Amino acid sequence: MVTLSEAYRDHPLHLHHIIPLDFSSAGTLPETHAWPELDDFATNGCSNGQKSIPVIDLKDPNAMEVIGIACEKWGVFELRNHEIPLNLIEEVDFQAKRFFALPSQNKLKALRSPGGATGYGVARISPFFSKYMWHEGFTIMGSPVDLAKRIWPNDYAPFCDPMENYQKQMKHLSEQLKHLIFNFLDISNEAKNWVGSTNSSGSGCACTAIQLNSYPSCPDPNRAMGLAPHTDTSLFTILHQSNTNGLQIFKDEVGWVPVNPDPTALVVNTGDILHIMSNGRFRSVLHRVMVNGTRPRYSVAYFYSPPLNYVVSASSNGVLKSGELARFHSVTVKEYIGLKAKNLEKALCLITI
Ligand SMILES: O=C(O)CCC(=O)C(=O)O
Ligand SMILES: [Fe+2]
Repeated sequence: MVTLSEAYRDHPLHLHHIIPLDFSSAGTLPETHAWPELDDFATNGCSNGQKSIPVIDLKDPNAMEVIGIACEKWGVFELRNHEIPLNLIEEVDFQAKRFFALPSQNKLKALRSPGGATGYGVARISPFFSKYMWHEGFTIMGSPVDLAKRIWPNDYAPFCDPMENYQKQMKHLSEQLKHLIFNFLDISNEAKNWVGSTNSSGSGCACTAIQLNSYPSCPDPNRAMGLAPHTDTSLFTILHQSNTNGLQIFKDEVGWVPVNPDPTALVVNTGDILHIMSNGRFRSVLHRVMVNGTRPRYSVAYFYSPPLNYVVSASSNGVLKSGELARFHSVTVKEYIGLKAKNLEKALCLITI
């Protein structure tokens, strides 16, 4: 099976694009982390009119329709009644905070390797920006045991068990959402099951990852950036944000819109692979994270994508209406991840027909 680590192995990073700042000892904002010319909304934090993202109840009998419309108009929605146990979400949050609270030299024991995909490090988008972000992350794919053992050699289960359980629950929820979204788009059953993505028989397993994000409180928040504007590579992302503001999405003709946290809800956003599979109808949503001067912020992102050797293509999945042409060249998930790792937001343009 092709693994995500393989997809990243061809794009190794320099260590200065992996090792986060030791935020606990940073009394002032270093120039390396000071962003010039942040827009007014970033620095004043004012709310942009009354705009807020759609809120959807997964048990709504019209869930398919309202989710489809939300993806098309916003690329993001808040999901309620998602059935992920709140005590599991709280435990994952607690374990994430416990990890990020460790002294820097302990966290570095789980540092992501230059060609690796998992472990502790700065955001993968970091090399595309001249300034560093006020952020540290921890990426998990499958079992986190090997990484966690480096930090807690004899006591890794309290960290690993909830992370593994969360991945199982998120996978189940993602499959439900995939069915609703693909039904809305009239995408075929073959595509729903990623048929064609395995070497032998049957269909391959989705490619998934958890990203724990930490944005420490910042000595000069008006000049710092938590996570620079980006789109996710995934089909879609399911995000849990604890109770601190900071996430914003970009909406055409409106500008940056805050996504206010509700710790009992989840936020779902569209990614590039859904953009390609829907032939541009569900555009991947641009988003960013701002930091603040008093409270650290934490979030847990779950990225859900087709198997790495799945061919992403609008021409063969039933999405095109009669006479409509595919707007993107077909690519495997692995190829697209490679394009994104090398070109960031230009990746979609590079496969545009
Ligand atoms: O922290 C957040 O709210 C967003 C995180 C995010 O965009 C990401 O991990 O890709
Ligand atoms: Fe993101």
